[in-house]
Amino acid sequence: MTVQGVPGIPTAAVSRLVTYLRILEELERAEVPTTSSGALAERAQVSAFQVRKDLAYFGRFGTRGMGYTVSVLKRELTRVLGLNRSWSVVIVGMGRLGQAIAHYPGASEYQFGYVGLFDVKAELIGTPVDVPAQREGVSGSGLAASAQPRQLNIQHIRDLTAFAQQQAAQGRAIDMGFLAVPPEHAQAAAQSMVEAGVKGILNFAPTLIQPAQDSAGHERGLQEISDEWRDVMVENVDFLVGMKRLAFYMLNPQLRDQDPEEKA
Ligand SMILES: NC(=O)c1ccc[n+]([C@@H]2O[C@H](COP(=O)([O-])OP(=O)(O)OC[C@H]3O[C@@H](n4cnc5c(N)ncnc54)[C@H](O)[C@@H]3O)[C@@H](O)[C@H]2O)c1
Repeated sequence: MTVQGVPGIPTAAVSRLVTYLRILEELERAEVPTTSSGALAERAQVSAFQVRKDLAYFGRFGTRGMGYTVSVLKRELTRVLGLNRSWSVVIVGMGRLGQAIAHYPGASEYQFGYVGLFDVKAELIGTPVDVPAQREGVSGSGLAASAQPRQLNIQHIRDLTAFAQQQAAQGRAIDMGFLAVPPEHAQAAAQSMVEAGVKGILNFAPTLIQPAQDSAGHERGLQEISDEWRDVMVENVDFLVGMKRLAFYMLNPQLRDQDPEEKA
């Protein structure tokens, strides 16, 4: 599979960039000034060739024989991954997972800021939830100091479109939504997000999102749907996939493959 819009870049390479960035952050914290493809490879458990190949998709970052300056490569990967800008995020589904995500401070380290929380349960609507502050601006040396933590009141999903319009009018259009509803409601909730103009959905529900119905469950004309869903990106996240893969490889260690690209 390749990255949409940029032919020839495997999505696995993008996942590895995220790993390289995490390693660079660790190196920076340890005040290590320079690194090499070999050192990055060892920590990322891939080959040095793989590291060089992944980085080469996005530009020339190092000096031959000299390796990489940690702060420069970190800054460049942050930019390539789009983490040097702020992203406005809504969470749809404020049950166990939605609440856990909302409280987790990790996302805000990269300027993913929660702007709205949505659910359908009457007892949840209006409930205040503490969310981490969104960090503003990334300097060459790292992230600027964060603002104070904030509280958001959970809103009803039917108010998402009006909320999105309000946000857009203030120049803070909603960029992405985290979908944490039961699988049987995921399609309708995703449709509500798309109707509100959300262009990126991180889907935690163990079901495939298919653009086929409106949020009230009515079948719709193909044209109407394809217009709304044009440019919508859906990423599926499922830790159970990881558990099942782990179980399989623990039972069949000899079948653990090398990444075919790595051999290339
Ligand atoms: N990807 C993962 O690794 C992972 C991990 C845990 C759970 N999950 C999945 O995440 C989802 C949520 O799990 P949970 O344990 O938090 O469930 P939960 O039942 O505790 O919470 C789900 C919430 O979604 C709300 N909801 C239902 N329909 C809605 C709609 N149309 N719009 C807005 N909100 C709506 C419910 O009122 C409820 O508050 C499930 O699909 C679960 O399978 C995924």
